[in-house]
Amino acid sequence: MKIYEKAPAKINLLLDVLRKRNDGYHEVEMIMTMVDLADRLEMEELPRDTIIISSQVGYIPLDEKNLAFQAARLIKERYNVRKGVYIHLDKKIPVAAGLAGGSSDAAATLRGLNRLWGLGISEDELCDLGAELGSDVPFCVKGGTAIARGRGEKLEHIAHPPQCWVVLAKPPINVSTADVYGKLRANEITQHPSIANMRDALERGSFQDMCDGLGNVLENVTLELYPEVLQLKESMIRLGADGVLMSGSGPTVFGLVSKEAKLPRIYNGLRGFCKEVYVVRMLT
Ligand SMILES: C[C@](O)(CO)[C@H](O)COP(=O)(O)OP(=O)(O)OC[C@H]1O[C@@H](n2ccc(N)nc2=O)[C@H](O)[C@@H]1O
Ligand SMILES: Nc1ncnc2c1ncn2[C@@H]1O[C@H](COP(=O)(O)OP(=O)(O)OP(=O)(O)O)[C@@H](O)[C@H]1O
Repeated sequence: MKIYEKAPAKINLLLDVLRKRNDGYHEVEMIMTMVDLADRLEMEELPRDTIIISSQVGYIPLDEKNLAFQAARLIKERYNVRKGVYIHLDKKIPVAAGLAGGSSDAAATLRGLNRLWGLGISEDELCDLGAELGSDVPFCVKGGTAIARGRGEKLEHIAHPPQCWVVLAKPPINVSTADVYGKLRANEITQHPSIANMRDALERGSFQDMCDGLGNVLENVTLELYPEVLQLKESMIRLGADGVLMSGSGPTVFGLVSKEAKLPRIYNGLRGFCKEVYVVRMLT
């Protein structure tokens, strides 16, 4: 039997860091939501007790470094499953982009294997397993729109953003999340974006207030390391996007756009100097 799972990309409408913790992670407050750009996973049981990963792209690891592999190994060990699985990753989400591609693949693997092997694991338990794999994985297990606290694993679901277009542009650089957090001086952050204002904007369905409330304290670090990300932000604003922000630790920049008629100018303008541009919808 073959089963399929979609693994959508996430964007951070807001990312605030409260402090550095003793365990090396940072205490965060984020508002995350999913967009309609997704990897597609195909899973099939194997007679042998083994995990095999394949993908149509050649630039991701297919061994135990792959987060889908780690998710399958974790669920097998924890629930004592002696069966094997073949997982094909049809990658559509750009890699190392700040869009949680690997985390979403891990989450989709947990959901999929729970179904494939009839394990009856609750969604909350899947989130706990996900937290062992990465800070973004619990959110990717549940999806929706949520405030994430702790190191990202404590979730509170809130109202979805008002429907709009999302233009994603990824410059051709690789950004390490650990490196960006490592260079952040959490105690020197002077401007914290307001979770309360953004939550309120979403509850009222106000597109304008959502755009005005966007904020990500990791931008300061990534923009200093990679000036091309700042250039990309400025271009998106100049081309007419209503709200613009870097997602996660970057380097992807997203632009929120309410009017479809604005899209060709933004898309074509960005494509002039950035190869990876996607126009998608919020996943609500
Ligand atoms: C930047 C975001 O993607 C925003 O959603 C997340 O905060 C990071 O999520 P992630 O990539 O799943 O992160 P993890 O794989 O758990 O951690 C990667 C590295 O980022 C740093 N890290 C991550 C999360 C966090 N709250 N504090 C941190 O300092 C740690 O150095 C860690 O070693
Ligand atoms: N299934 C996977 N898909 C993509 N990359 C993966 C996967 N598994 C492991 N990786 C590795 O993880 C690294 C980060 O990739 P990923 O696309 O998850 O980053 P990201 O979008 O920046 O994540 P986040 O937003 O959670 O920080 C890549 O360099 C890649 O080698």
